[in-house]
Amino acid sequence: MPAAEGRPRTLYDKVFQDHIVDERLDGTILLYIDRHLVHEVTSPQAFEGLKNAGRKVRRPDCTLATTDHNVPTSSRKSFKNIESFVDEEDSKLQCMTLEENVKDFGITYFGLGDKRQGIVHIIGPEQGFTLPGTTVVCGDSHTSTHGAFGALAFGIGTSEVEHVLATQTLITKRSKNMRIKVDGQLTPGVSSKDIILHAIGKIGTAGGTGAVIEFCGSAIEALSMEARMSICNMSIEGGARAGMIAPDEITFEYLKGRPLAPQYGSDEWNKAVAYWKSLKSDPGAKYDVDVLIDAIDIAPSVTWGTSPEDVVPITGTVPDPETFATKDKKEAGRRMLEYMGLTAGTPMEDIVLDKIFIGSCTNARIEDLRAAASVVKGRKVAANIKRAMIVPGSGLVKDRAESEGLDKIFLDAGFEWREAGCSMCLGMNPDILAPKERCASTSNRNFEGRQGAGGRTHLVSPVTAAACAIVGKLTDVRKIADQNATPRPASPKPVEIKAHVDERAETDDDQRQKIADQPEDSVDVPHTNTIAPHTPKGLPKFTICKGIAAPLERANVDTDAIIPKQFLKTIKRTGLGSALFFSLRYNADGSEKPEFVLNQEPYRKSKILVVTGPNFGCGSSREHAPWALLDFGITCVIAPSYADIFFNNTFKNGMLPIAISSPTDMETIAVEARAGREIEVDLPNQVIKTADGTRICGFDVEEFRKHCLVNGLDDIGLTMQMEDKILSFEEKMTTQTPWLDGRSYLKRGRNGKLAVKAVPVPKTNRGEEIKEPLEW
Ligand SMILES: CC(C)[C@H](C(=O)O)[C@@H](O)C(=O)O
Ligand code: SF4
Repeated sequence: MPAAEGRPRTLYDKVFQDHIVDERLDGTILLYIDRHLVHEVTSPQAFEGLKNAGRKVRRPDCTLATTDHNVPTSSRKSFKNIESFVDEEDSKLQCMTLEENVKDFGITYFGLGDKRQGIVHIIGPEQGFTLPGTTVVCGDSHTSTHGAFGALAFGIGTSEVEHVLATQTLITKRSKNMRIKVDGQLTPGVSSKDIILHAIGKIGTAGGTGAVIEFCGSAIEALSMEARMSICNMSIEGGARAGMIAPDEITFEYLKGRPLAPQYGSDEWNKAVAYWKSLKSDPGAKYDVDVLIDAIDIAPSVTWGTSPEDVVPITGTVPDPETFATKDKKEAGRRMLEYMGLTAGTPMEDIVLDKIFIGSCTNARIEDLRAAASVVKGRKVAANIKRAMIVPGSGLVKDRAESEGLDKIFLDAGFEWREAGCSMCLGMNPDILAPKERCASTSNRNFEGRQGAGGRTHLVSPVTAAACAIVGKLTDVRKIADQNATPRPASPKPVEIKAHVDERAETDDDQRQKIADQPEDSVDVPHTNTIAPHTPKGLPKFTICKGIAAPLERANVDTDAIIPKQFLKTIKRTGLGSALFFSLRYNADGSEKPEFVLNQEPYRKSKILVVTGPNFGCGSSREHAPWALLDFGITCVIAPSYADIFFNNTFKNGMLPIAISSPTDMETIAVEARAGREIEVDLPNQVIKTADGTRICGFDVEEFRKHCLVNGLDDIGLTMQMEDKILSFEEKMTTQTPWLDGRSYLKRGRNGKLAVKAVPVPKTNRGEEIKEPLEW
């Protein structure tokens, strides 16, 4: 896996190696984190943990926060503060909690009154916060986006957010190297979104598990930074830990003049560029997995099912599950068609749509809006489309688009022109689909219920979404737009950073909002705020777990299915058990589905979950998934394989995920579970037994993780004991890569004020004084 000293190294090997603070014999690594992005959904419990333990944020200067998932995208003309602006109580509480935390911990924050607010993965690159060769994390799976700069960027769970806030490091291990090489020239109408959809269709949603994917080849090199970001963004949908692209002149050009990048032309800039130029894979570097794609084979692509791997060319038809390879796949395919309301053999272009969503961290940048506008210009949204929304990725993207007149093009055509946020990508705010509504969406996930309970999502590129809006059906953009809709290689000039503004664009979409149907996800959200808070005392020890094991006969179970978005609004870690597997477990009227395993005896008391299909816990990084399992009473999961972030998150909560690669062993365990018999998981001896003590099989677990579980250890406390090593790493960093110290940005004095003043902490955690106020 890792390249030994002196051997040719990949881009990933280089960036990873440069950030190692400490390495244990079992391969556990303490990795330094250069950049930490924070949003309101996955941070409250982390800050609460810090407060309970009396810990500080180690590097407020390397941390940037915004609010994006919960925020309404309606007009902000009369915006005064979050409290009066956000109606929904849980969303309001989550946003206000973030505002409180950024003040308490001195973190720079772009709130709704600031044009720099936007989707966390849009604002990082936009500000130059994301830089080549850095390690970037966020409590969000699409952190992979930032890999487009040659950064090692990946999503983490909330416990890891707390770990990074407290120590600026992360406990991790090396990933495998995977390469996806796309050579040749894209044909007209094909954009970077189609490249990544095509690639995921080829490798599958678990294809990148345990690996970091390097995207390369002439087709990738020709892309703009924004197009590259769309590709890396969706690496997580291919199961990868991260996606990376080697930085080049296009990258450097994009970074020039960005407020948080080293100042263009300065010594620091020149030094940084010299380093960035070394960030490419050495000739002869070895990859564990190699995938080759010819650009000519990529058509405008679209998903037909409920997993991002269910991809066909727009000219294709809905596949027939009866032709799928295995019994499980046939069954899953039938279920998907039923959910999607589709019949095998239907031409994709015959599928009639209800809504269009152009937005999300995948496709809400200025080039995406320009490309969509070029298709829409002079045309009208089809009469059958109930709602067509454009949601810019940030306030600055919105401003820029307005200065180019794009808003007018969209409004004239009948689109809504909204304010920045995640919006209908996952519908934590009021923008959602009603049951059975069908949407062409430029977002990244088509899971069941993703855009609203019962909603049906087809993932497409911005130009395809625009064409779909005009025709009212899934449409081949090449039929209605004669120009080459591929985003151009040239990156836009850096957006102008303006001072704090409260007044928003003039577009009055309030009226539109009234007439547009705004269904609610009808759920009874468990009240979680009365339950005891998480304390830093450590975790319950995990030694032997004996109990009923519930069989779950599914593959690719995503964390949206384990715990849907409406339950992510809690600011606590507890109380989610009743919402576990919500839509699989309950009917729309709240009654139980008797056929679901956890609604049956003896499985209501299960302590172990036995999942027969691979890739359990894929998709979002939400730690709410293990919290929900734990709250239900499940402390151990046994499955053939897991998605990386979910796997990490379980350990952080004192749970044990066991991967069983032998199908025979897996089946023996499943037989016990189906029979409703108890099984025993013995962690110290690493063995699984039947109720009467007969050995079924052994299992692997990393030494350090086992040690923490068996002893109930709080790994933040352990890491803090490595203070000397962290400090000397930081000293080296300040000397060798001074542009990574956030403090040096502050010294240069930035324009623009913070909407929420995050200035009361005059010292970094290292005890160094910050003389200038936190204004970039
Ligand atoms: C809320 C967050 C945990 C989640 C993620 O990690 O991806 C969200 O952004 C999503 O897209 O589902
Ligand atoms: S995937 Fe959607 S919800 Fe998640 S960060 Fe991106 S825009 Fe937001």
